Amino acid sequence: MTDFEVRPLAEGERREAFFMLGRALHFPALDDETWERRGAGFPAERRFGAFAGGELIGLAGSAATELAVPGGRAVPAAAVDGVGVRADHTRRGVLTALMGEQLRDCARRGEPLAALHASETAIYGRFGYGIATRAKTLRIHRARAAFRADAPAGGRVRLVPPEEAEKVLPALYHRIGPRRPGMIARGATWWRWTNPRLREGMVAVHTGPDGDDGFVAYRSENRQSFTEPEAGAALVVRDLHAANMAARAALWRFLLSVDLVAEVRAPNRPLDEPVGAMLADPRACETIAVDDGLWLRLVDVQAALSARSYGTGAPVVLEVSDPVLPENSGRYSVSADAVTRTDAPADLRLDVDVLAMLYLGDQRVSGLAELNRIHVLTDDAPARGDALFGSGIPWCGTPF
Ligand SMILES: CC(=O)SCCNC(=O)CCNC(=O)[C@H](O)C(C)(C)COP(=O)(O)OP(=O)(O)OC[C@H]1O[C@@H](n2cnc3c(N)ncnc32)[C@H](O)[C@@H]1OP(=O)(O)O
Repeated sequence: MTDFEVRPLAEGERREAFFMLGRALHFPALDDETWERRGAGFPAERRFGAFAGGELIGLAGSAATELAVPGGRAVPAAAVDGVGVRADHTRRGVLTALMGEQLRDCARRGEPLAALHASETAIYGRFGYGIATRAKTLRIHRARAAFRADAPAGGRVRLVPPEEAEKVLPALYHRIGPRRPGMIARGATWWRWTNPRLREGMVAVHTGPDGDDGFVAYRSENRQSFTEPEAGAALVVRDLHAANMAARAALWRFLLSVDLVAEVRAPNRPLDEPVGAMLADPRACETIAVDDGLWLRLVDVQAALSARSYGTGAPVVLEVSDPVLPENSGRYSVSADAVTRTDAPADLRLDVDVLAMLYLGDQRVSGLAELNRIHVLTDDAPARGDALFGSGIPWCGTPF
């Protein structure tokens, strides 16, 4: 029995919703000043609330974006955020109801994909989301981080004040990407939400032969103390995007040249970003974590599968199971030329969350088959699937 209703959030309920979410996510103290600064980045549009006895007890939002998929297309997608249930109403199906409503809303809007960053890995698999990109956290010891003589030099790096960063970065990000599978377009709401945070740190922009082509947003943590005056500062990279390797190298050179800094930490970097390889001592750059990045949901399996490109090779028939959106359940013939619904016998059987793990190329069919996440019905199908689905390493790089 449900004792709550789910409906779209009204404009006048935004502030109450923001504060409820803040408590669910353990944000530091939320006050009027925070709301003044950040409220504009928290629209009511596309947000569903769960209400019990007239009180807001749960929330799930999303924003329209586009997500780059293998082959280079940008596919309409819902960037899901602001999910929380009031602590005195958890484990009673509130999130389940919100997720169902939200996914049906995405389907109505014609968005074949939904994506999110998860607070915990146990939550979203049951709703059909799978880990589709991963990211690494780097820690670089500055005193040991001399660049190799043959590492790209790059052009000029300049620090820009927050007012200029707010103008320059949206256009620059748009120009640089989003091209790599997993990257998303950043709309005006995303920047409205992010700009106040730019003011808490610093932004540097790289200029190459064709103009601005890279940027880094970072903040510094001073770790000096009376007992450890030599501890220095740590620079923490928030956001670094570059159009080419020269710009990337120059931004890293800049970060590693800042005085009084003992280390640079960079969470959420692409798995293939070659920072260590640019250094004379690659061990000066440690990978201290590899985490899940984007969780992806194929809302419309036929449209999503048709939107990406495939490698060459013989077709494969997938039998997909989707209990939350049953209209997706069925068989799909996937080939380099087309994706079609089919009645042909299946080669591989898998759940829709596992399909999400393959979709951007992060996981291989054969690997997931060995883990029993994919049931193999035809012996050579994993190899055929690898040839079709394989692509470069995906990365999102946009927190939301
Ligand atoms: C995209 C983002 O915004 S990520 C942020 C997500 N929000 C948070 O982490 C804030 C703190 N947590 C919460 O607000 C809530 O606990 C939520 C949103 C994670 C879950 O909401 P609930 O209403 O409790 O979920 P609901 O009752 O629908 O649970 C559905 C199932 O998921 C399970 N589940 C839900 N949350 C968790 C969890 N954190 N860990 C493990 N299992 C969970 C439930 O046990 C239930 O399982 P069952 O179907 O086998 O019984």
